[in-house]
Amino acid sequence: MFLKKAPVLKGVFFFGHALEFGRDPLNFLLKLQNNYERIAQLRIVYLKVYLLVNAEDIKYVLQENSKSFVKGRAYRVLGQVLGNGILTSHGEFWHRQRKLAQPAFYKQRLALLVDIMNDETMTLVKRWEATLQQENGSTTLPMTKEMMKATLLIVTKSLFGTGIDPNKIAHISQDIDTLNEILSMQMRTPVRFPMWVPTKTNQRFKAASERLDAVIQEIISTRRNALESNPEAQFDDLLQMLITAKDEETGEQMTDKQLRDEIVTLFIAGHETTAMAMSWAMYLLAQHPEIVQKMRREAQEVLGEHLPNFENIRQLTYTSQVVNEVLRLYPPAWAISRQVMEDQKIGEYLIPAKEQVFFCPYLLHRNKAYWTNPEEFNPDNFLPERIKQRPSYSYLPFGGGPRLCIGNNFALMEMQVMLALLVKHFDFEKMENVIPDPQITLKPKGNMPIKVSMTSEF
Ligand code: HEM
Repeated sequence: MFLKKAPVLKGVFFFGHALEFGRDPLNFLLKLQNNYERIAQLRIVYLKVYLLVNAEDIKYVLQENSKSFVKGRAYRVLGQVLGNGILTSHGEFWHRQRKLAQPAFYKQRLALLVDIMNDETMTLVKRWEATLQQENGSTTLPMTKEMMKATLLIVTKSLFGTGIDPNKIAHISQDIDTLNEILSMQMRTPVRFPMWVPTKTNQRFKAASERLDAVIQEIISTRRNALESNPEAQFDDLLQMLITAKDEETGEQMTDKQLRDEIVTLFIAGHETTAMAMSWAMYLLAQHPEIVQKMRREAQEVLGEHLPNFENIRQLTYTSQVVNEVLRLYPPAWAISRQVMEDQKIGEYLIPAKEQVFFCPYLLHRNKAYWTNPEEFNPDNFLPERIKQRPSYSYLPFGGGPRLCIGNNFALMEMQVMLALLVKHFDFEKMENVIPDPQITLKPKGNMPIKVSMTSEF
């Protein structure tokens, strides 16, 4: 069959679409989605990429033909920090690592983590209450920072147990920010100095990576030593599961390097995404007191005066709809890419070997073919009967197919716990318009100031 070339958008000499894309990626891509029905080809300097618009084509790439579409350039950039962990690896190696790590995310394991989520959220509630008392009942908080602090502590305790010194972790949070910022820059610019050139950026990158590695290595060796001196010792955390996990066929365990890569992957993938989702949730709720009220009633009915347990998570159905709707409008993983191994076809179009395809959950979730009034914040979009009416791959905050996010249930549970407890105590008010800043994750521009006050309901 004769295959057509994907439609090409006219770009400028040398740069292609780099400048327009760089200036305002989301609006540039929205424009493409509105003008091209299925696929559009663009060029960032020498890099050709193909944007996929249709849920069916995305399903083909992520699920039906996932072996032919592997993780490409973006993941090689991330690999400089994450190494060869579950997010960045592929083939047999990925399959083995995923199998080893998967049990750590089974429902019965997650049930044990609800208490950590409760504790950290209640610490946040107490801290906010103390500030409100000092400031006559209301205060404006930089929501992104608040949420980063809370999700960092939750992922730290879930991964490494409660014995870890939170200050040590808070200390590397700045380094993680630096690494994120530099990787994000590298993703957008295909031309850059190699790491061995001592530019200022490369030096900052190296220093931050070394500090991150030192802390992670110390955590791993402290645990290995504790287990050596007392093999019966029980640590109920993900680190323990990963250290003791054995390949069913070979009985092999992870080396220190593999452990390091998986721990750094889970640590980084596991908190910034959730922190951004929680910040956007606060931003949307601050504009919709009627939705907050509905959530509060549900929290009161399901929880009464208790903290949530695992069973309650299933019962907080409206809160779950709110979480899904937040992830629709502001999916932290706003773009997902793959590289084709050999020539591939998408419908009647050819994607030549080695090229990159990508799709944007941010666009897909606003595509009028799948959503009515896509810009409106409407948790009813996730009523069971509405979900049934949409194609399955029209909503992908956690990706899909075999590479579906391993932490999806962890994140959903964390957001439900945090939101249920926060709306029980506080009201929120938007202080300024915030626009999204698509870095590696979909961040808000600025710190997202939100006015918080004690609720007078109940
Ligand atoms: C709201 C929060 C989160 C969002 C939006 C999110 C999103 C995603 C997405 C879209 C992918 C697929 C990437 C691709 O196909 O290229 C992914 C993969 C992954 N996520 Fe998440 N994630 C979240 C939370 C978490 C948490 C809490 C953890 C761990 C504690 C985690 C760990 C991972 C890992 C290890 C992978 C790689 C899975 C694989 O390739 O087999 N994520 N995530």
